[in-house]
Amino acid sequence: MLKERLRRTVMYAAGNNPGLLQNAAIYGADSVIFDVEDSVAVSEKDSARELVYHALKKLKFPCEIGVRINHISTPWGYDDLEYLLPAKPDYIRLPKGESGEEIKDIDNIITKVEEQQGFEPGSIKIMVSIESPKGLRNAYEIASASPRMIAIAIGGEDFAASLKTEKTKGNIFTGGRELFVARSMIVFAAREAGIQAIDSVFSDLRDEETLINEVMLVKELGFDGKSCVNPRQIDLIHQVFTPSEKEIDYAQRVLAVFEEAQAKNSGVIALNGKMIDMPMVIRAERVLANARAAGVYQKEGI
Ligand SMILES: CC(C)(COP(=O)(O)OP(=O)(O)OC[C@H]1O[C@@H](n2cnc3c(N)ncnc32)[C@H](O)[C@@H]1OP(=O)(O)O)[C@@H](O)C(=O)NCCC(=O)NCCSC(=O)C[C@@](O)(CC(=O)O)C(=O)O
Ligand SMILES: [Mg+2]
Repeated sequence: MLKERLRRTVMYAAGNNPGLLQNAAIYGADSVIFDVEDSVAVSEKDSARELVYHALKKLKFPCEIGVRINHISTPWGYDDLEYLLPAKPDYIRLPKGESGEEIKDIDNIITKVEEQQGFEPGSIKIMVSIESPKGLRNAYEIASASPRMIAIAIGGEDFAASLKTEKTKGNIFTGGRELFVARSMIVFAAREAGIQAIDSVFSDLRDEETLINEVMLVKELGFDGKSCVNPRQIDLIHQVFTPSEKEIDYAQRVLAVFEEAQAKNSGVIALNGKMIDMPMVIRAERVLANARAAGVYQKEGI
């Protein structure tokens, strides 16, 4: 069984657009974020907050729904929490996270609201976007600041802006070099804290080929999923993060030969001329758990 919920795609919907809020969850994303931060103009912050509150209270959704609040250092952050937590989002996405203290502060506020509202303690989770060098330096502190933490993400556009460069497109050879170190460090912090790592959005909706290359790169780096901005990006991202038939077949064979080896009291065996030992077994188990969670593999055990 996969310990965490599958989050191959985490799709944003602007909080001031009622049509997007109503439909965002029907396109098959694993997770959806109603945004009251950067997709909402300052003049619309109050009305977006109200729309998101009513959407959460009145609509039923087929996937988990998070809310991206404004940072708590802005004039709107604490009001976002006070107004939106009673509508019980599945999680709060804090943008531009920079320290563990911020997460502890938010955790305490959530705890009080859960008590007041009679929600199950610990049921509202936290996901944090790292969007600056300071946030990156404190990535592990942030990732481990609360048992509510489910994932850290990179906000690539803001991160590149804070480096005084731009987010380029493509893989490590053709672009995307400016985020390479930050992406890896975010995966390291997430893994050390035992939570998920989510990559940034890809803004060019027409360029499907480069999107797929970018998803292949971040999957290789260890990310569990990717933020996105448009329904037509969902299947392309899922295609890369969902184990293929070939990967499933190989994982099954790895587990089968390893079982054989263990029956012979050995911790190592060859499959098609390649050594198979414990790290390959762990990877194979993860491939099958992901495949089961994605609904493309039903068998329990091997
Ligand atoms: C980009 C565009 C305007 C294009 O619109 P278009 O209308 O041209 O798109 P079309 O494809 O024509 O739409 C076809 C049909 O799908 C519907 N539809 C489209 N998008 C939908 C959606 N998201 N949810 C539900 N429904 C959707 C649409 O309503 C239509 O429905 P219908 O009319 O019924 O046919 C639109 O997608 C959109 O607004 N995206 C969300 C933008 C957003 O939230 N940005 C903030 C988060 S990033 C950020 O902040 C950076 C970051 O912080 C990130 C990090 O932290 O990772 C960092 O620093 O990097
Ligand atoms: Mg951002």
